[in-house]
Amino acid sequence: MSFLQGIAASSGIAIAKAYRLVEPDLSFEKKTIEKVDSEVERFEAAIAQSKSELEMIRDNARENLGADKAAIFEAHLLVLSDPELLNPIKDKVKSDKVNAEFALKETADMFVSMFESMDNEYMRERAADIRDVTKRVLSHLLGVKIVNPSMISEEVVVVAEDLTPSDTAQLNRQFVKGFTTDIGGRTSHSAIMARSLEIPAVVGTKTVTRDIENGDLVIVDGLKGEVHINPTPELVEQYKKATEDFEAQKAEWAKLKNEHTYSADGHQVELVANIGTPNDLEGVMNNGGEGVGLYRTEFLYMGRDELPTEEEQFESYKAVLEGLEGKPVVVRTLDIGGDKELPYLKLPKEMNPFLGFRAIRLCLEEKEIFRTQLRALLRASTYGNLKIMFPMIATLDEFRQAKAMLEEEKAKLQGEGIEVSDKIEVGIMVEIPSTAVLADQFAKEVDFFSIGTNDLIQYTMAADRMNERVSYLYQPYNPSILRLVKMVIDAAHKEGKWTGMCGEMAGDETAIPLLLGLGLDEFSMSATSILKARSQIRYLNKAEMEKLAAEALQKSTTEEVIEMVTAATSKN
Ligand SMILES: C=C(OP(=O)(O)O)C(=O)O
Ligand SMILES: [Mg+2]
Repeated sequence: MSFLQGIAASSGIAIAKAYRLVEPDLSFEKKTIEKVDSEVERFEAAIAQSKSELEMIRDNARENLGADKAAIFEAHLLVLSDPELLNPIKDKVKSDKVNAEFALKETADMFVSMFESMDNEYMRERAADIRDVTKRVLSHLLGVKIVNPSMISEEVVVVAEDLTPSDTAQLNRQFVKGFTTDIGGRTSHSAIMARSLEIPAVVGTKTVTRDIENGDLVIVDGLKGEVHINPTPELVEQYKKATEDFEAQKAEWAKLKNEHTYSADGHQVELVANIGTPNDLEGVMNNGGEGVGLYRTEFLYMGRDELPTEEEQFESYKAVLEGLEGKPVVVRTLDIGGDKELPYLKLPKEMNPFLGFRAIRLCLEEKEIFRTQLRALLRASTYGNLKIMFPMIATLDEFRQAKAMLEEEKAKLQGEGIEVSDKIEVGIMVEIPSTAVLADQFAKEVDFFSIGTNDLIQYTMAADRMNERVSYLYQPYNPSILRLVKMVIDAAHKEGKWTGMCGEMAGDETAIPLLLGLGLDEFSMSATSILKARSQIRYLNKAEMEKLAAEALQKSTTEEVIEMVTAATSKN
């Protein structure tokens, strides 16, 4: 038995066999082949195996994830039937007397670079398909297994170096009981998605892929951030008991599902949810969300081959607005970049993607992408209580440009006789220090702020939110962060505006007393954190928390703040 300490990314406990989701080794050597006909047969067999595997994956994806997610595998199947690709490979084996692996790779690489250099979106997408399919056929030639998260069909704990948001989206909750990774932090997007899928997760263990073999029994303790490998039967029993206790605790919290959120001395705040797709609505309702404080629309654009159309977006926004039945829904416009990539946009690789061409910066330049989203949002606005929020705003000019484009699209739609709500509030994420510092100026022009601490902390501390080696610098309770939060809340209140927080800090047990004391109006968090937070706030006295927060602002280190909050709140 062994043990690893990582970062608790999604609460709950999972006990199951390990399933390693790791990149396969597809290296090979060039060989001279005498029996070319049997080499061609070996190649054809690998194509046939790849086809039947892809058909299975496609059917599975169609059933569990929907037709749009399955379409990509359809495209892969087409590539596998294309004589223009297959014939040159077979010819090469015969004429050059080389092994099928070599002929495949050489020919595929030639097509990939040809298609990639074309000024044609469709052909560039085909290049990506060929690259994927080549990997699959190679794996069959080499007898190496390629794993696919959507194919998991028994109860497992997934073990991976990292999981991309689209890998995470393919995990089936029924079978994936938990996951654990080498890298990542609490605010990496795979961790955020794990929380919305309610899959217990421990990330940033550094070595889990080295320490766990397929089939090992694993305990993922998403409450403490611990991973136990091949535990003793006694430890398994202890964990089964802890799981029962956790379930009992959740049942207790569930009693607050239909309540509003008041502090012990009667101050009301709003507890709302962060969502990524309309599928998350059920979780918001089941967990007593009073609305949506952050709809991360970029997930609509991910895990597919091309941009979603205005109509597709309209349907998603409408579904969320209708599903929330008049409760507020803050929709954030496209925030692509950082760890959220869109391969089909073919953006150049950057040295510092978190500081690069992303979010509103991209939208203000790729105007058609942005305008399409704005139109879809405006058209959906009559179906509920919509608020629009722009991400990664660094300057007032960016906000003004984005708002002007919104106004232009609104006027155009109205000119076409399409109804648009006239009550849409327009706000910004405050996640860049320049904006927090200048919040008093922004507050004159925006309708609301939502503090994005996931990024605000990484930019203030200059510590990558994805990098577990600098995670000690990722300090939500650092007095510098608390002072920025205070500046933003005070600036908004001075102008009669409200401030929310949609970074993970808003649902953090140690941060909540301080945020209540600082006067935060809206707390937006993973849906699964809402009931616990509501239960906590009911025992907190706002007037006392104001004093606590004032004291925290005068501290000099994170540790001092944590100590003070723990001492003050442990009597509750
Ligand atoms: C909520 C935030 O946005 P995201 O996590 O999507 O960057 C944030 O930065 O705090
Ligand atoms: Mg952000």
